[in-house]
Amino acid sequence: MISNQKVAFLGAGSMAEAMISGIVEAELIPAEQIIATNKSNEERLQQLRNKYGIRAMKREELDFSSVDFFILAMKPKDIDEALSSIKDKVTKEQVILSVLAGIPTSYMEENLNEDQQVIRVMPNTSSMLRESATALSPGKHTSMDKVILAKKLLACIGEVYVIEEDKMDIFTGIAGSGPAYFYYLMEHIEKTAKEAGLDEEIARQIGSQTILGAAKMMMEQEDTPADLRKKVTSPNGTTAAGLAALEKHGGGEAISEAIKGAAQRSEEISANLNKKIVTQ
Ligand SMILES: NC(=O)C1=CN([C@@H]2O[C@H](COP(=O)(O)OP(=O)(O)OC[C@H]3O[C@@H](n4cnc5c(N)ncnc54)[C@H](OP(=O)(O)O)[C@@H]3O)[C@@H](O)[C@H]2O)C=CC1
Ligand SMILES: O=C(O)[C@@H]1CCC=N1
Repeated sequence: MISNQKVAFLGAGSMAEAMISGIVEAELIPAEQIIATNKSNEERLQQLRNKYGIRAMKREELDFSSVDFFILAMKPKDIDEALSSIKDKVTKEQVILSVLAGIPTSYMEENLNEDQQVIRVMPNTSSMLRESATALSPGKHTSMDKVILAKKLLACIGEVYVIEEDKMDIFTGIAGSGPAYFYYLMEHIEKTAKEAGLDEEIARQIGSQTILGAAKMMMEQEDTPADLRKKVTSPNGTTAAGLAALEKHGGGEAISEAIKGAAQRSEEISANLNKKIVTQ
């Protein structure tokens, strides 16, 4: 049952906070059963206690034996130190979830105890509002009942997709990094609006509602994105002119290259692990 699970975050940064926010808001797990830890930043820990009512402590103060799910949320460059620091403190009955981009379940299994249950997870910061698109890929020792519990835990932060681990890189490119592409789009909408004399705040409201509406149309209507686009595009109208400019300036290619670039970076992080190259 998810409500009696104790969850400890190893890492208390942006991603950890977004997940904590969604899990606390879901009210399936009491806040006192959620623990955030980091290496040294007490101010950050106090901020999380005050904001979410969770427990927060330096990682050396954590009672590892009381935890059911550990969520690794440090940077990929810190993975080796993190795995070595927990290896002798976790048991194979406990589950290690990792949200670290590019870190395969096999790498965690190789660097933890035999038969350790691990799950690779890729959420995004929309977890803050329980609107994440989150992928999970279980390791080879993870039991089905733990996968089911992990799915229930991650359902607190949004939609959950169980995928083959070889699709995790492209998932990261689309959904893990994806929110940033839309924020980038909005930055340019606001810039263009300002140049046309429209207040940036109004532009943000208009642009956000337009993106939200389009997203809901794609989620709730049967039409494909191409069909929905054609329904907007009157012959020789404003949209046709806008789309022609997008094509002329490489808009479609830019989006594809952004996703592929992020996915390739995820692959590179994995590849560098075995070469022990510290990259970020
Ligand atoms: N940001 C995002 O949108 C997403 C991020 N991710 C992944 O989440 C991870 C964290 O990203 P983000 O939150 O942006 O990074 P941050 O730098 O914001 O947070 C990293 C945190 O990890 C802590 N830390 C480092 N090493 C350890 C350790 N061994 N034990 C405990 N805590 C540790 C740091 O604490 P201290 O300050 O004390 O060093 C810090 O609180 C990354 O691996 C990233 O790939 C995944 C999906 C989306
Ligand atoms: O930029 C990063 O590496 C992290 C992982 C996915 C989103 N943010």
